[in-house]
Amino acid sequence: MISVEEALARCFDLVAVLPTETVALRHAAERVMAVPAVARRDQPPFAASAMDGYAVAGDPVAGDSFDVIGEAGAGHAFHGAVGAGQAVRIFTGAPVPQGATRVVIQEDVTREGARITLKPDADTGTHIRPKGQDFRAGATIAPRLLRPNDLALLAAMNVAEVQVTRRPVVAIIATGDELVMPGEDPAPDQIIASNSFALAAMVEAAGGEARLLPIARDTEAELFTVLSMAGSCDLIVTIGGASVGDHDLVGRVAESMGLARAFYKIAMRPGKPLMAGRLRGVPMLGLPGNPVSSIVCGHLFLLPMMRAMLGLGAAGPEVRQALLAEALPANGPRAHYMRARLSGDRIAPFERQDSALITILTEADALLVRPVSAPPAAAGDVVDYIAL
Ligand SMILES: Nc1nc2c(c(=O)[nH]1)N[C@H]1C(S)=C(S)[C@@H](COP(=O)(O)OP(=O)(O)OC[C@H]3O[C@@H](n4cnc5c(N)ncnc54)[C@H](O)[C@@H]3O)O[C@H]1N2
Ligand code: MOO
Repeated sequence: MISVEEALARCFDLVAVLPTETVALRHAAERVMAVPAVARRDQPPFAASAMDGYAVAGDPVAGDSFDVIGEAGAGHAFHGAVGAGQAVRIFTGAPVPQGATRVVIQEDVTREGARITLKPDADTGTHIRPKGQDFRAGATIAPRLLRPNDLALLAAMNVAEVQVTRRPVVAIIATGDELVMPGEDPAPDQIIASNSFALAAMVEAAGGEARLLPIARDTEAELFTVLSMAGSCDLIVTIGGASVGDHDLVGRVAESMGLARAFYKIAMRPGKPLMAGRLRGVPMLGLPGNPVSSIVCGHLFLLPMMRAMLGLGAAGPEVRQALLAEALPANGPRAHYMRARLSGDRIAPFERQDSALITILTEADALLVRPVSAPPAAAGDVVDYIAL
């Protein structure tokens, strides 16, 4: 059995950054921008008024009067210059007319007809946003996962289309004679396929496209057929049939189809029978069937592989620290990812850790990580965890 770290490194070796595609800015949210975007203009493209008031020249003082000679609005420049003793009525966002050095806010003047007079104690700020104060033409935004604020910046830069990494298409294949889909009528010895729904949602939340393929029954022929349907995907994820039982056929069938195995079995709990490799050119991750095992392996391996394919780098899940709420015994030869709950800076593992308990998983907000052969831990000890 190899370590979790070694297994993850081999998973990263199986994947490569996907090619890019061009999308309209409107559809770029949560996509990974693959190449730097370049500002096509200054922002603001002109010195702009930050307030509603009057643009004046020089350094006026209380009691000074000006003739209002015109108006500048947002989108409507005043085409002329402001000289001594002159003012231009101006509104927020309007270009500051030539010659003006300051915008006096309208609250600070009295106006009679076309003449304004500066009140005592007027605000002395210029209320002018210099040209290019936000960014200059040619400024670049580095590749990143695009959040809503990034879209505003790209739009302001007049970037209408973005080059993003293609979404990884992930085939999800549940296997087993015992499985039926939610809403179907299970026989007494059957259960409902559940893991696939969590994994598909995880794939989609991470920026991929999940394809739920038909459940493969426990025959070599059916597994062959369903695995063959996944040939055009970027990643094949199977669920179940990974262990040592007579009906655990995934590895055998995949190998008969030419699977180049990267590893099988890791020192991890839950998730020991995890398998990975390359099947006819497509990276493949064989998850154990137990619901918690498959979903935990989804967090530890599937999502990092997807992030690597999206160009977000080859890194495992972020590991954080908390204080153990209660003592724990020594750990055995497999790293234990315990379902746990955080409360302030404390973390408490659930008492029941059976990898079939979906209810506990839904109550957990963290995986408490107990390393291989960790000695007993006391309440208050610092431990690692992965947020769920
Ligand atoms: N003799 C041994 N038996 C087992 C070992 C072992 O080392 N020696 N390992 C155990 C561990 S650990 C795990 S994990 C499981 C993994 O087995 P498989 O990957 O072969 O999974 P299955 O046997 O197909 O299923 C296990 C369990 O999960 C249920 N299942 C499967 N798929 C789904 C699904 N899509 N949705 C919901 N539930 C699913 C299935 O019905 C079984 O109950 O093996 C242990 N055995
Ligand atoms: O390793 Mo299995 O995934 O513990 O239940």
